[in-house]
Order: sequence, then structure tokens, then C-alpha cells
Amino acid sequence: MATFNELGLSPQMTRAISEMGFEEATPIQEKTIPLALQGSDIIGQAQTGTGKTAAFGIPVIERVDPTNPVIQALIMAPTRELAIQVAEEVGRLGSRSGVRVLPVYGGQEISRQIRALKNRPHIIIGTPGRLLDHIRRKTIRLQNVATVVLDEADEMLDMGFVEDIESILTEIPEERQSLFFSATMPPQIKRLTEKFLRNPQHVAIQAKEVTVPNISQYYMELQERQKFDVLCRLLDIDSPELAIVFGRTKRRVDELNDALNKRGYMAEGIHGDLSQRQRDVAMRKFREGQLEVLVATDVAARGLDVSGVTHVYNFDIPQDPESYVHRIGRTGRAGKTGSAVTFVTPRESDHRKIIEKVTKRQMDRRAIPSMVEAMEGKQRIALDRLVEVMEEGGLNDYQGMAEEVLNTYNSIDLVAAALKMLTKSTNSDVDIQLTAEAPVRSKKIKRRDSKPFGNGGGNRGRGGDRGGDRGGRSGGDRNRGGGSGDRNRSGGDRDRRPRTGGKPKQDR
Ligand SMILES: Nc1ncnc2c1ncn2[C@@H]1O[C@H](COP(=O)(O)OP(=O)(O)OP(=O)(O)O)[C@@H](O)[C@H]1O
Ligand SMILES: [Mg+2]
Repeated sequence: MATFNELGLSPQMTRAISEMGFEEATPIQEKTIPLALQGSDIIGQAQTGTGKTAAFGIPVIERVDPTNPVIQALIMAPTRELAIQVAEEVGRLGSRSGVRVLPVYGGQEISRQIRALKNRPHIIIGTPGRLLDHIRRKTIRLQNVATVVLDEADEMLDMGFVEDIESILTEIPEERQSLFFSATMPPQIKRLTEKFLRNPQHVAIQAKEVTVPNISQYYMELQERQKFDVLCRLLDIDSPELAIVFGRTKRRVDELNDALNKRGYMAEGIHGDLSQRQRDVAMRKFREGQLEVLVATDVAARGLDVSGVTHVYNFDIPQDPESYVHRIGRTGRAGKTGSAVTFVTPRESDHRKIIEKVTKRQMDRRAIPSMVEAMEGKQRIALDRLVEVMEEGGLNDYQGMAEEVLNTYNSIDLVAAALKMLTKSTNSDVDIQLTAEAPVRSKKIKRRDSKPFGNGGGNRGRGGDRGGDRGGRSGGDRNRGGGSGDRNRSGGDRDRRPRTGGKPKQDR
């Protein structure tokens, strides 16, 4: 790995990078930053959690002229949370360069964004729906944009977004630089990029596997009705620092979230039908470690970078291999280790094999843990806590009382009682009924067998009803020109029109 000093960056940038604690450039950064600084179009592909944000963020900032108060770069991301996160990272990277950065996304009051735009930001990070809204209102003008970035490019060029992206790109001068980044790049999307890029440099940090090697990957075969109890046992045994549980639909996420709370876990749900406030609260609590579990649809599958996520549980097997790669990539980031467990019902067994084939990585089978193991897990957590408190010290106020009580009682009994008290009560008598989800049907198509995420043929073969945040939405969310302009109120920018095959929706 190279140091950032070797990449030809400005002193302000090097300073900001070292203040962020980055010592060496990651491989994707090392390869793409010099190319991007020269002005090349780039398709950058590297595993989850390997620093793609800075790989595009650094050159974008370096190419901005801070003395010119116009929008010079546009970064697009598929979800609001990701837009916010990318804006934060780019803001930190640009903190010494005098560049102003602004995120714009649905669900936030547009008037607030319009006020913020008066500060003349240089770089906008936005979700496509809200960006289009600003373009129509002429509150954002893109005629001075020299660099455009698509983060999660394959997702952005997929069916639900591509028309919006095209409309936005027509607002940007043609002699622009385009940077497309993602951990996955299915062949047919890669082909589509030719339409938007000029002589792109393909930079693929393609390890043997598409997923990160430091994520242990397991699957567990079970019946749909066993899933919830097994999840609780896993949480007890694994005792994650932070965990994300992915469910297939919004209803699933709501029900799971309720059920986990009833069983005594600190959980919150996130999906596209929640208000932005609810989504923000859930994300903030999760980032601050006030939750143990974030329950999410695929709205949280891509790009989110929360340190401390040690475990990902696919309560429902993901619909396609890309989703699998991104979901499990929420753990094992920036060189850390992580663990992912995917629940597979008997009829989904073929689907698991397809995922394994595409990712070129086998998941290890993990046995269903017993209740006894779960209980032992909880007791172990209680013991760890007790020892932790003891090691922290500051026990003077209690020592007199401890000595006194030890005159009467046996020390083993006392410690056992303390442990019993500290062991989280199971609440396993709380009756939980989750609505069953139909198994994922594997489409038996030969897709991307040879070069799964690179060049070559292969059928996209994606169903019309992928993640729960997508299919079946009414048009309301995208109602252009609604009074407040806050058209994403009930959904995410992520929540796209139903995939009914290419036809423009009537409200467009
Ligand atoms: N050179 C570096 N040294 C140390 N940490 C870094 C470096 N570059 C990035 N990071 C940190 O690594 C983490 C992951 O980076 P980032 O979110 O950009 O990954 P990504 O490749 O975009 O992943 P995904 O495909 O999931 O979106 C972040 O917390 C980021 O701040
Ligand atoms: Mg990313």
C-alpha cells in the first residue's frame, strides 16, 4: 500500500486525511486517485468496506476551485442515509481545502435545503428524486459541474433509478468527468455504462472472491417458523457489539422489530415507509451504540458504514447475489473481522447455491443452536459484565457491605445470585407470531457463471419484486411538484416505482 504522500495530493488534503487517521491508501484509492486527478472517467470496483468513498471523494475535492462559488461536483447515492454519510466523509476530507459540501435528499424539508444552498456549496451529494426536484425548481443548477460521481453505480443504473439518472446527467455539461463506483458490477450494467462514460478506465481490485475474506460466512437450514427463536438464540450466543438483521419486506422488518423488543432486545427498524425522522433516529441510535440490533430491508444494504457492526443476519435470504454481497459487507469493514449468518429454508437451498456460485465463496453450514447453548451464551455475557465492572474499579463504596454480607453467606452463592440477576431474562414465553414470507424462488438461469462480477455475458435475471422497499409502491412518493416538494415523505428515495417493465409512470 502506498502512503497518501505518493499520490500527488495538496498539503491541505494530506492534512485532512491524516487528521482522519488514515495512514495508507487502500488499493482502490491508490489505483484510482492518480487517474481521477488526471481527469479520466473511471469505473472503480472494489470490495465492500475498502474505502471507495475516499477514492472518489479525494480527487473530487482536489479538482474543485474553492474560490468559485458554484456547484462543481455532483455525487449521487441511492439512499438518504448513504447521501448523508458520504456528505460527512467528503466534508471531513475537504475540511482543510475550503470546499463546501451539502447533502440533499428526500424526507428533509426542501425549504431548509434551499436555504442551505444559499451558502453556495461546491459539492452536492444527493439522492436522484430530490435532486430532480431541485433542478425543476431551479434551486440547483448543474451547468458548472465538472465531475459527477455515481456511488453504488450498478444500483443507480438499474431499473428503478436509471431514468432519473439520465435526466440529471442531461443537465451537466458533456465535457464532464464521470466516476462510477461499486463493490458489484454485473455485466449488463457494465455494458450500460458505455452510454455514460468516455474511455473509462476500469479499475477492479478483484480479489479471488467478491466478498471480503475477513467476513466469516455461514448459512443455517431451518424452517420458516423456526427463524425467530433461532435468531434470538444466535443473538444470545454471538453477543454482537452491533448487529444488522435483514428482512425481505417492510412488514417483515416491522414485525421483527416488535418481536425483538418484546423479547427484550434493543432494536429499531429501518425501511422506506418510515418517516425520515424515524429513520434518522434509528440510524443515530445505532451509530451511537444505543441499539443492539438494526432491523432493515435492503434500504440499509448498500454503503452504510457503521463501526462496531460485528454481525449480519439474513433473516430472509437475499433476492440476488449482489444484495447478498452488500448486506454482509456491512460488517468486516476497514480490515476488521465480521460474521454473517444466512437463514435458508429447505426450498431456498438452490438459491443459496446460486449465491455461492456467483460470489465464488462457500458459506459454512452452522448447526441450529440449542436453548441450552443460548442460555450459556447469556450467562457468559453476564459474567463478562460482572468482571468488566470489577476491573473498572471504583468499588470502595460497596466493599464494606460486601465484607459484611460475606460473613453471613457463602461467596459462591452470592456471585451466582449476582450472575442470575445480570443474566438477561429470556421472555421466551412471550408469544411471537410473524407473518410467514414465501420462499425466494431461484430463477434457474445461468447467470454470470464464468465471470460473475466482471466482463462477459450473463443474464441479469432479476425478479420484479426484489427488496421489500421496492415493488408495489403507489406512485405517490414520486409525485413531482407536490405542494411541499417533499415527495419522498412516505418512502425512501430508494423506494422506486414498481418494476413493471420500463414504462414511464404517469406522474412523470
Ligand atoms: N485509507 C484508509 N485508511 C483507513 N481507513 C480508511 C481508509 N479509507 C477509508 N477508510 C475507512 O474505511 C471505512 C469504509 O470505507 P467506505 O465506506 O468508503 O467503504 P466502501 O468501499 O465504500 O464500502 P461499500 O462498498 O460498502 O460502500 C470507512 O470508515 C472509512 O472512513
Ligand atoms: Mg461505499
